[in-house]
Amino acid sequence: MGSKTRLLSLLTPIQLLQAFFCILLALTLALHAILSSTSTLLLDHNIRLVLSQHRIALFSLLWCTLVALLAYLSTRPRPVLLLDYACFLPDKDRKCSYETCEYFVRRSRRYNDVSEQFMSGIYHKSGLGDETYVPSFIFQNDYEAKLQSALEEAEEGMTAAVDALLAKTDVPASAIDLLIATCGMFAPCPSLTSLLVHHYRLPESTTTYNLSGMGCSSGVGAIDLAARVLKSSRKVRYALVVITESISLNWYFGDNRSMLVTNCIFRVGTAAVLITNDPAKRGVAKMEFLHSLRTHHGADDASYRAAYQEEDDAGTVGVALKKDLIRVAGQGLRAHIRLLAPKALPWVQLIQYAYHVVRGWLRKGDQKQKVPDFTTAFEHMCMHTGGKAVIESVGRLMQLDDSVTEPARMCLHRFGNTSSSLVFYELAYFDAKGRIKSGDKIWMLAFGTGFKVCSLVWRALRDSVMEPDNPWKDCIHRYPMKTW
Ligand SMILES: CC(C)(COP(=O)(O)OP(=O)(O)OC[C@H]1O[C@@H](n2cnc3c(N)ncnc32)[C@H](O)[C@@H]1OP(=O)(O)O)[C@@H](O)C(=O)NCCC(=O)NCCSC(=O)CC(=O)O
Repeated sequence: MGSKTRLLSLLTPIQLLQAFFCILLALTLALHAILSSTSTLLLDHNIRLVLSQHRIALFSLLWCTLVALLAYLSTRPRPVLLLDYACFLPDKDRKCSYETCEYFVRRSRRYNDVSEQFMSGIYHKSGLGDETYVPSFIFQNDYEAKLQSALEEAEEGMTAAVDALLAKTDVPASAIDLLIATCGMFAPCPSLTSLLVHHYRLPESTTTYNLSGMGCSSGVGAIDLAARVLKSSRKVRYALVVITESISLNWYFGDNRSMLVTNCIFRVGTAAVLITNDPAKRGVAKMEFLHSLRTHHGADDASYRAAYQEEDDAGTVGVALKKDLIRVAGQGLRAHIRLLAPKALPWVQLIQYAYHVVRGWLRKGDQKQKVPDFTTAFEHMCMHTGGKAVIESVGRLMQLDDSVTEPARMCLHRFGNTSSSLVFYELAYFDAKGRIKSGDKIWMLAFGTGFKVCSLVWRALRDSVMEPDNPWKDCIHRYPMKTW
């Protein structure tokens, strides 16, 4: 294939049209420059001559330009705007202090002494505070969760978040064209999207996608999916993304250490996000979607098994968070940011980074490649708060100072690992602190079982403010904590 043909095949139709318009503009400017240098009389004469001699050619050119303009206007990607979001704040009586956890563990009589001590140690080192939320079954006499309590956990969080979101955006449920629900560890039948369609009596035309088993990055992945549909669709106007987790049925009653870690750090949380491609909503939207990146590292055995649902030696099912997860997350993140850098970094940083990459290739022994400074690309970072060790590892790898990881650490302390909704609790932290200014770029970074690393990049369209439904409203004055 010739180089010109190869170049053309690399361009999307939109890019081809953009190139066509650039050439047209350049030709017009050139023509203007030539004509403005000739005298007006001569110009009139020339124009009349051209018009009379090449009438058909000129009409064809005009017609082609009109068709190209119409094609461009009807196929150009639409803006993807985040109208608003809402995070579920469970009732105060669902708060789980260390004492509540310890009491639950003793009362259930399902763990041996060694496991009890192990959980106590992990809980104290986990970075979780005394105000995270657990499912209601923890407080009931029949401590073992049933399907009903898992369904209640999911439905309560999803409907509370969606109600709050629809109320503050003033968008009726019937206007939702696309509904995506995501839940990492619980996949009931009918699906959670069906539950929402039923609850809100959504119209028959609603398109739904239900994502499950995709771990803590599925929220970011779901927004990426919504953005892809919204960018190209003329029919879909509003997309509702509901990001939840239901930990009831995955509470582990056994003595496998890696599975006990899950009990210690996963907590209740849900976020709902309303996205539109209606340009008229730019004035009221919070953020504009800029780009996304999803990388899947599951081809590697260790990455695939780093967070894994399986039976322990006694046949009890649990989700094992292997010790290797931190190494796997670091490895995945390195590969991910290599691909994100060209999309996101400013030129100077990019050139510096490219230089280091090339130098690393040339010196084959130099395996430790420099990590670019992403704080030059984004003003704020919402990093998935998978656990204390995950935050510390990302901070070390990317050489982030404590002020960058502060929202992640505070979020883990206040809400625990709520799975894929966490990045929105972090966004709410920024809003509660009033830190985001119009024009700022925000990077959402999430890790998920599989093992996946997913990024979303947004641009703020207005300054952040604390809204009445912000989940931090009653406690933000206590954060950031001095020690963690
Ligand atoms: C669990 C921790 C809070 C423990 O804190 P520390 O690391 O400071 O403690 P530590 O190293 O002294 O460990 C204390 C004891 O626990 C043991 N230990 C630690 N992690 C373990 C694990 N995953 N499996 C089994 N044992 C483990 C250690 O060997 C040690 O045992 P001994 O005392 O016998 O030597 C931390 O390691 C952590 O945050 N880990 C990351 C949790 C995680 O995987 N999060 C991702 C969730 S998945 C996710 O978010 C994505 C998704 O689900 O999709």
